[in-house]
Amino acid sequence: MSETYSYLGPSGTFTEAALAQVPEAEGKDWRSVNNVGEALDDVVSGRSVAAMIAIENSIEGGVTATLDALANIPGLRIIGEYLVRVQFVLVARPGTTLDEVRVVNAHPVAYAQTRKWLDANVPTHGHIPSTSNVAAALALFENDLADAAIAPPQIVQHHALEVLAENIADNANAVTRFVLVSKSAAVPAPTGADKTSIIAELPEDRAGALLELLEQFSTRGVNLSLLQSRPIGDALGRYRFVIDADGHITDERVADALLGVRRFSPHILFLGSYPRADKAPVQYTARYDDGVFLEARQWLAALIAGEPEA
Ligand SMILES: O=C(O)C(=O)C[C@]1(C(=O)O)C=C[C@@H](O)C=C1
Repeated sequence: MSETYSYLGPSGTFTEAALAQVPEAEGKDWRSVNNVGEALDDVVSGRSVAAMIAIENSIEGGVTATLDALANIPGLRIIGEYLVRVQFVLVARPGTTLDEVRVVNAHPVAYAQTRKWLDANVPTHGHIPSTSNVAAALALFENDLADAAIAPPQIVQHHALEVLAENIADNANAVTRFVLVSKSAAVPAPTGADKTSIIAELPEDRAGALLELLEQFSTRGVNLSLLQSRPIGDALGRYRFVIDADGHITDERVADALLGVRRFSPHILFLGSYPRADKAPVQYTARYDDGVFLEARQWLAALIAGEPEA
């Protein structure tokens, strides 16, 4: 059986563009799904070897459906990170003019990224959420509930739609970050430009608990690139934290920080260590180098063995 990769479809989504960056997926079966849960379920059930899912947008922030699914579905690993520049156009059935637009189909994350433009140019619009950017546009052919859709610019190359407005994103440089997720597997070897993702809960509701969580990283010289709280869901005011740390789990400072979180947090989930999309080498101060940790451990072993101190 050929290997299958799941992605949010239909064909033409930014998620598909992210999957196109994965050399291992080239020439394999690509399965278009309707939501993140379905994509991850494909991985859990073994229907697909991996799924590409959006995790963060530079304007809208964390994709909550993804962060919550990763927290709640056991046995998954992030094995890669990919960036896609996102741009949007407003499209409609041929013949529609902008002043006729009352209702807009849009994926919620795309909608959030184009709100300023919509508020300025279609101030009284209503919004129908879609499962993806391409699905938003294709729904215009299936029913007339909406007059226009927010879609990727390439949509008009494949479908008979008219562009009513270009570059409608609130930030022309918006980027969405995607991750490739597989079943739990051994972590790939470090590249020197890696990221480690975890989700951790705080021990109890007390002053300084979050600070203590963050100290696990700061005292080992580990920089964080993402800290996002998500409600655990069982009671008001209870949160878990999604954390991206610079470095690889086999880096001594990262491993030591994770051990610290493990001792402190009632629930820690390791999501993976994987190469950063921007390939930027991890920066850290020399005193947190692997060699310094190893030397300290050797010193301890020597003390225990009764060797005289150098
Ligand atoms: O991949 C697509 O095109 C999508 O519709 C999904 C998605 C997302 O899930 O965040 C991806 C990127 C954009 O920022 C908006 C929507």
